[in-house]
Amino acid sequence: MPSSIPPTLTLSKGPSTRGRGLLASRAFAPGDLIATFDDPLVVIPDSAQLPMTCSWCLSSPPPSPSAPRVTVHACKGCQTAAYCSTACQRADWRGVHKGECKVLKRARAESGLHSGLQLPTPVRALVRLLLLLRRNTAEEGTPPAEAQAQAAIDELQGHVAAFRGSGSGGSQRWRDMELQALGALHYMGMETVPSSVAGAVELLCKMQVNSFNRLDVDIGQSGLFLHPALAMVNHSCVPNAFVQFSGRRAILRAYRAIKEGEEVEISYIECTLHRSHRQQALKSGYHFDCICPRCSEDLDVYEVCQMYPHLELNLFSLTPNFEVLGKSPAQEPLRSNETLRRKVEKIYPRCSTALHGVDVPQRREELQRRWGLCKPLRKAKMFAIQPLTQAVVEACIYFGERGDFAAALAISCFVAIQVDPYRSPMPFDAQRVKGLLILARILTNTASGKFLPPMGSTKDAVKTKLSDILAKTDQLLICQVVLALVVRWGPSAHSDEWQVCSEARDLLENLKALSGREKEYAKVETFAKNPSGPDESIFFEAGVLRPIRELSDIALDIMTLEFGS
Ligand SMILES: C[S@@+](CC[C@H](N)C(=O)[O-])C[C@H]1O[C@@H](n2cnc3c(N)ncnc32)[C@H](O)[C@@H]1O
Repeated sequence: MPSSIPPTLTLSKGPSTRGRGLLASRAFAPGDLIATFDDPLVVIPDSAQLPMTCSWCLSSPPPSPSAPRVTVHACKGCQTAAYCSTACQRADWRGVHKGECKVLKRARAESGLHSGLQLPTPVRALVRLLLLLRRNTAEEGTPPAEAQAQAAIDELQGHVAAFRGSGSGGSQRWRDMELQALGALHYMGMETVPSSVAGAVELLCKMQVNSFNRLDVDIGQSGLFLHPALAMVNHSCVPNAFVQFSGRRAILRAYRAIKEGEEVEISYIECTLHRSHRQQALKSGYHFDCICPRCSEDLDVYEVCQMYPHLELNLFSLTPNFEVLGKSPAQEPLRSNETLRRKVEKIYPRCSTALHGVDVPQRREELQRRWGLCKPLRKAKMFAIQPLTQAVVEACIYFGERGDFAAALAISCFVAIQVDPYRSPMPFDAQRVKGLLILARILTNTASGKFLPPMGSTKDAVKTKLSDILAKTDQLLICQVVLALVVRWGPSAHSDEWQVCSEARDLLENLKALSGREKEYAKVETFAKNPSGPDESIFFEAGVLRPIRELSDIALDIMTLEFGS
């Protein structure tokens, strides 16, 4: 039985097609902490992140200049793993780095490359797991906790036969895993006889099915996290819970109310993708066919948003008229428009590559292409449907990188009210909260007035209109309200220690320290305490929502001007 199931959860072993699962031992409200999972079997940064991430506490360079700096130093032995402190280095050494160091050193030496060979993430994870298991069998009187870990690995679902696939050589995926297994065994100096390769491939299958990608797009960090108790949670594309990562810990929270005895379900994948892409990802990575309501009825994000309970939590958000979220802005659901649905299926793969690291002119060219491809979705007003959503988010980044913060602000407002609430109906959704922090960061730039396009000096009516709105808007006031929303919802999105929360708190303090604005700040504080009060609602509507709507309304003109109609 998987070790250390937290008391707030119960392991179900029911005769279900989905195997074991986790049931809530008590009721949870939306945003409640269900459990934390410490001491994972494996937690590592992605290979690409190794040089700048502490291999023990997983700290990495901060996303913003105001966050505390993290400096890491490479291990003198392998020169591959890096640490932010001696304490972290010692802890990892006592863990498995003592053995791993030799393996990484050997990989480096054998590669003959000056910069050394960076073992792929699954190979490093496998090395760590094998070292852990070898240590268990090598040590006499294995400590009970580690013996339990061994037992837990034995019991993990691996879908080995399904990964192997049919045919003599097995599937391409299987052959890749065999190569990864051979690599790990070779660098560990272990035998590569068929039985040990088979054992190592089985571990790779188990890692694929049961580990999490501890992805944090905000700080560009990702990695692998394997915890046998957390691995018991099953999937739904309409999840009632979600997982966040903080250092070596995973945090499981309720997304909506969960009753005592109800199964806790998270989404293993990006659940706003189209059905065929979700199903393919679930089939190839986890070997099951999802029959959740989103899949069985092929609901689009707008329809799913309508069926989520607790939309009223949006009262304290930039979409306080939560009844609007209960209606789709599109004339008909995507599934009823067969032509559009087929077009979307076709364009999605042509728009899905990441634009990180792409320079500004190239980004513009690529966005023009995507904007053109997404025309049918634009016409149908389906901005929360991929790949249009991603194009809009990328457009905001593009204008920010170009230093056109006024345009970035308008698009960020558009995302905050026309896109994010539909794809993430809860105001404490991490993606939404991060979007608000980005909006506040942009406002700190535009509020100074330095970044406004010069009024009247351009023939472009859209830019003049944008300047007009900004000139008559109290941007600092909006910034403070938006930060108050981040501070309110951030802890339920992740934790109190989340970098997004601390940055928002710091920015709020800086704004408070500005003199001459005491009256405005008092109003914001009163509003934050009682958002539905009559005076507070008027203040919110006139001072915040109206200008945000006006900015959002011209975002489309800005994007059309830049990327084509
Ligand atoms: C991380 S494990 C979850 C625990 C698993 N049920 C077990 O008993 O070990 C992932 C596996 O659980 C099963 N699973 C998870 N969610 C499912 C779902 N919604 N429908 C069917 N099977 C599911 C699949 O076999 C999948 O590969």
